[in-house]
Amino acid sequence: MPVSPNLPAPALPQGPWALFLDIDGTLLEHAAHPDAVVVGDELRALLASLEARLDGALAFITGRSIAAVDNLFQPLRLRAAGLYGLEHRLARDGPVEAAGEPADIAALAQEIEAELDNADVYIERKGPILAIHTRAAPHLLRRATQLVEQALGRLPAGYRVLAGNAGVELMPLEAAKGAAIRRFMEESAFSGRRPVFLGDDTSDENGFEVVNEMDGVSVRIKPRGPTAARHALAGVEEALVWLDAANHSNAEKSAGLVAT
Ligand SMILES: O=P(O)(O)OC[C@H]1O[C@H](O[C@H]2O[C@H](CO)[C@@H](O)[C@H](O)[C@H]2O)[C@H](O)[C@@H](O)[C@@H]1O
Repeated sequence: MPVSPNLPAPALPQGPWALFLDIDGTLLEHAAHPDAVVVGDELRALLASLEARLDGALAFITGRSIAAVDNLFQPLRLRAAGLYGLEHRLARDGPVEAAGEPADIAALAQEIEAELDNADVYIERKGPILAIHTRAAPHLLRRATQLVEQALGRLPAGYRVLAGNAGVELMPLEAAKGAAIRRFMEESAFSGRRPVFLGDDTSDENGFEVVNEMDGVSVRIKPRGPTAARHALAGVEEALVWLDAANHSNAEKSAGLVAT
């Protein structure tokens, strides 16, 4: 069911495919605070089943750290790119690889916290990334954005400000979901498959562009404006229904592309 006259819902994948999943706003409904999201057993079971069906070609591509993701989805543990690709876990039971030494932005976080001085603003410290969440205090989003933009000038070169979902994040330039997807596609579990990426946010746009370049399937959840994605689904519930249908589809087998 198309959510916009311009963006159709994605068809169920044909042939071998690989699945890349954003988390917040795609698999999980947004909550007032990052720790307040709820992962149900049904979602864990769906992801585990998809992972088995795809012979491991499934990875989270998220702005959360991999430690935070493991904590949310435990006992389920999947391949993942965390912190927008600054961290990778390429094999499900493998180590987490982190890029470079994080710049110390703790002092900056303290300053911004003091300046905003509002209990409803949550400053999430993610090592090299700082997220300012204003979901519970939307009137402070503009001020928070000004503060991180001013802070840019005092950080080492190579940082940028990204508007998030009800907040703003300060992050290194190399933090990009598209690069993380490319990295996974070089892995044997993924290579030769068609990438499918579901995301809902500004930070997912770069992932959509890369997936489009690879002739993959880009799906924006609940689009609110222009997007590079070629498909859309109306919300989290619709995304989960689509994933469930893809999990039960026999299109790959009937196309004779996957050994039975
Ligand atoms: O790339 P994602 O998996 O979508 O992660 C993006 C950010 O998600 C989290 O923040 C967002 O979700 C929170 C829970 O719904 C919400 O309270 C917040 O307003 C959203 O911005 C997470 O806390 C961030 O670290 C991620 O970067």
